[in-house]
Amino acid sequence: MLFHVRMDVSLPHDMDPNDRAELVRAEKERALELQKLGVWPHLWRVVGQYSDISIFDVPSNDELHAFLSSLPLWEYMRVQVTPLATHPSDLAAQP
Ligand SMILES: O=C(O)CC1=CCC(=O)O1
Repeated sequence: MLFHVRMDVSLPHDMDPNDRAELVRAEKERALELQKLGVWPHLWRVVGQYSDISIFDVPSNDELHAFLSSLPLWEYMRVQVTPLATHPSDLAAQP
């Protein structure tokens, strides 16, 4: 199942810079891990915002939730999920 996921990150302004750097490092490590597993095939930055837009490819809603909530920045993100279905006019879906 494919999901469009938008993550808006909001870190506290008074967060210790070392704690912030460690969180961002750990987030990147986990993101690369999930990409290598094939469950996170696309990841883009939203221009001008501390936000990203991704495509996740996972078997179920529950597994998507487990992957998203495993992210180190989870408690600092607002996450919007849109489940995707095949469009009948998609060239790739033509017989
Ligand atoms: O920087 C972000 O948008 C949050 C994030 C998601 C994966 C990652 O490495 O950083």
